[in-house]
Amino acid sequence: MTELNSATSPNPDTLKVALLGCGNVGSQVARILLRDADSLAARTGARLELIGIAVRDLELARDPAIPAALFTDDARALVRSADLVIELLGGIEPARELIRSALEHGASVVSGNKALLAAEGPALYELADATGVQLSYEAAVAGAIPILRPIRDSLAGDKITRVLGIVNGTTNYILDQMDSTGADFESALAEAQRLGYAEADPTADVDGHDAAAKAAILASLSFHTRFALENVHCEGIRTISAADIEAARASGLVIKLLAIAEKVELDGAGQAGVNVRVHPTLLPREHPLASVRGAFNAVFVEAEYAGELMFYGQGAGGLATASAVLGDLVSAARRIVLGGPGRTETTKGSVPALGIDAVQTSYSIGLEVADQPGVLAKVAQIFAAHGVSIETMRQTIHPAAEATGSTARYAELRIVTHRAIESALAATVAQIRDLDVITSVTSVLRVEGV
Ligand SMILES: NC(=O)c1ccc[n+]([C@@H]2O[C@H](COP(=O)([O-])OP(=O)(O)OC[C@H]3O[C@@H](n4cnc5c(N)ncnc54)[C@H](O)[C@@H]3O)[C@@H](O)[C@H]2O)c1
Ligand SMILES: N[C@@H](CCO)C(=O)O
Ligand code: NA
Repeated sequence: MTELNSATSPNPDTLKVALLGCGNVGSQVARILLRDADSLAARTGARLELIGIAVRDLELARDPAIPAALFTDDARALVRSADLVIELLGGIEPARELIRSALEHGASVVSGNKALLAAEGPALYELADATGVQLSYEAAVAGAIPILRPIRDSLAGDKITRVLGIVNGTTNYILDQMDSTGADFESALAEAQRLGYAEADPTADVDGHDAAAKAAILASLSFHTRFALENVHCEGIRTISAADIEAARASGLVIKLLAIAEKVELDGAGQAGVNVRVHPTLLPREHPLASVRGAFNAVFVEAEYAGELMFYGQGAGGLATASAVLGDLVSAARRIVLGGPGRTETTKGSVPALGIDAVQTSYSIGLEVADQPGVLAKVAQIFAAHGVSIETMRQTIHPAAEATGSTARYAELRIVTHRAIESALAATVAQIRDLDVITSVTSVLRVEGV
């Protein structure tokens, strides 16, 4: 291994590629780099020579299609010899330290590590800018789907106003199973784990943290300002019941876990901010995102000039995600071949991050109430007091719940509001909870896309 980067010489014939990690995605990237070397060279203008693959355990049996001589357990030395470094380790350390080392040595970096980029992205982009190299991460959001490059490059002359994304395959699979087969949450999750979509510990998927990391990245590129993970309001799907799914279906809606980044106009002053959030969302069944089934991902973008755009495909899977990694690699390599500095991130704006209280949305509220005169009037009064207008209200009367010894009939109410400020909607629900005639608030879901 030589210490000099070939990228420092003009018009290099060969660029040295270091691969960090040989798991689901890394092993597929290695196979493609070896198998498609000629066609990749033709597209790049230089050969992409895989000089080594950093792994943790050299003794482990590996894919026979990958020459054993490529494996090393010295990731640091490998990084120092490369023109291009592909980080597919996952986690924060040593991924951060190795990426920093690569950027400091003048190597461009491709990563699929959304957790690291959402947490540490700004510092890493600055380092890449300072050393004039590229840091690309298309695989980090919605796997194989080309979404970051279209937002950053193709829409550079437009103004994005809203991004709605299904960016976590596991939760989309669970919600889709609950909707299409009537499965409950636990059995749908078990099936997602059996099929290998969910993480061994599926908390990051189910509680929305994986989608939140992707939302922060999407928002930063869409609104040219760096949004951190702590700017993302995050709710997962654990509380979604079979009854919620059924009620949604009865109203022509479907529940999806959405990552949303949207421009919010602030009243009066003519100023705008951006809200970034992840939560289960009711969508009309005719909305383009409603038809995204199974573990697929899709990102719906609204831009001032382009109008509505939809990007759809596989958000996970080793081979599919490798496609995004290779795309970034060839792009970074071409830039080296052509010369010139790396692409500067355009996320240095200063649009304020707004909390969820400022957004306009509508609520679908499920209530169990006593079946007695005056209940609806009391509920309606609270909506009116908060300036929240009711769009629809459905009532189902249930017989007395004999199992609990109760003799009183009770009613189930489903109320959908018109769009209103979140803070007013939340205050309405809080006050309704305290009403003596309310047995329980069974669900509160936001409705979008109407
Ligand atoms: N799998 C997907 O569908 C998918 C989709 C999009 C993004 N990603 C991202 O791509 C990255 C890789 O994902 P994956 O599914 O291939 O994960 P993986 O767990 O299958 O592979 C990671 C590999 O890195 C190795 N590793 C970890 N620390 C190491 C170290 N210090 N030195 C050497 N090797 C080390 C592990 O042993 C493992 O083999 C992650 O950041 C993930 O979030 C994955
Ligand atoms: N666990 C993630 C993998 C892709 O980032 C998902 O389910 O979408
Ligand atoms: Na992508």
